[in-house]
Amino acid sequence: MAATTVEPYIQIRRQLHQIPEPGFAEFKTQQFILSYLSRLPSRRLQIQTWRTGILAKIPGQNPRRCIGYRTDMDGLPITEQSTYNFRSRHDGYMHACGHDMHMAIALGILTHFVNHPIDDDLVFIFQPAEEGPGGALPMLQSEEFRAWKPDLIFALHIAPEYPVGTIATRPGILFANTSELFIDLTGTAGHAALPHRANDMVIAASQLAIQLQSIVSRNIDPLDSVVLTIGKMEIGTKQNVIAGTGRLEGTIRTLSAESMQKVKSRIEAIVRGIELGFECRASIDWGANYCQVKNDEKLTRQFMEWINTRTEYRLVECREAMTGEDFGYFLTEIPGFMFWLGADTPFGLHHPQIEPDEGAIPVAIDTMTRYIRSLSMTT
Ligand SMILES: CC(=O)N[C@@H](CCC[C@H](N)C(=O)O)C(=O)O
Repeated sequence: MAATTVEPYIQIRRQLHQIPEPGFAEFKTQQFILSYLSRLPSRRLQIQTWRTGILAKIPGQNPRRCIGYRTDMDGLPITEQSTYNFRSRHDGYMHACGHDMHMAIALGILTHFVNHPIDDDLVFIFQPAEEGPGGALPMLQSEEFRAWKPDLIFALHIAPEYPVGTIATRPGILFANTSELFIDLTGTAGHAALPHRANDMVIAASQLAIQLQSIVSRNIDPLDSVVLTIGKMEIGTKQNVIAGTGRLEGTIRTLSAESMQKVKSRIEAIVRGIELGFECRASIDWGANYCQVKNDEKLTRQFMEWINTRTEYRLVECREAMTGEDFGYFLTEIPGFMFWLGADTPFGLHHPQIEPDEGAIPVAIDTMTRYIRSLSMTT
């Protein structure tokens, strides 16, 4: 793809990078995309909005089916520490998971097909709230989506660990099942010098965090993969006050629904033990749960073969990742796949210094425009 063609999408990515928003609050992002779409030839494009998301359809010239392409839209509650001169203008929020790249790529693919239509219908899905609480499932169930439900669906995610020009995927499970985890503890606050008259939740929460780590090491088959991470603990107000309440926040990742059930029942048992042992009250909230991302075997194999034989890009058949993605819900009803797109940055996803290589944008636009066109030419 010529540099002049790609430049607008790099600029779009930079503009979107400056306005990261939480899930279901992507108001400016939605307006930005709608405003971009309004400048494209309207006779080639139909638009529906769904909450803060957008569905954009390009009717085909002789449609036999509808091909879907999905991007996520939301940012993360992370304070940006990149070296960019186009850093986030929303304090405490950052596109640290590449959704700005994903949206720019989607607009690049969409614009290509508005200008060069194919036989099949195309629907572009701009989905809110991937990081939470999860936009895919309610969007999939919405009337708006049902009206334009595609027959095939594709998506990508940037991958910091691969060089630009790499496409990594696998047939079957690509990403894990996920469940958020919120545990609230309630004891009795008091004076730091009088611990016998209080019930200290710093000690209870610390014990709980440690005991939870025994689940993966002692209750799960070592050949199965499970992650339980506590990413945040909120306890206490001052160094000489005993904390009467505490909150742990985390996430569970498993490669099977059975392991997820097992982990949850072990968490419940350990939390009951903390209640008894520390004479406190506890409540558990499982937050947002995502099903695994399970790529269609046949389509994914064909895509991998196509990358190898028809493009100059490097294909990696990767292992499963314990990341989650609510794109998995679309794949429960529609055959398709997701792939990793090499974006070569030393900082991982969700890191405040992540700076994905924008060279990944033309790679993705080129790959998906050619791949979708090749699909439309086959029966
Ligand atoms: C690709 C990626 O990083 N996805 C997120 C999905 C969030 C899942 C959910 N909110 C949770 O934290 O359990 C991830 O953290 O893997």
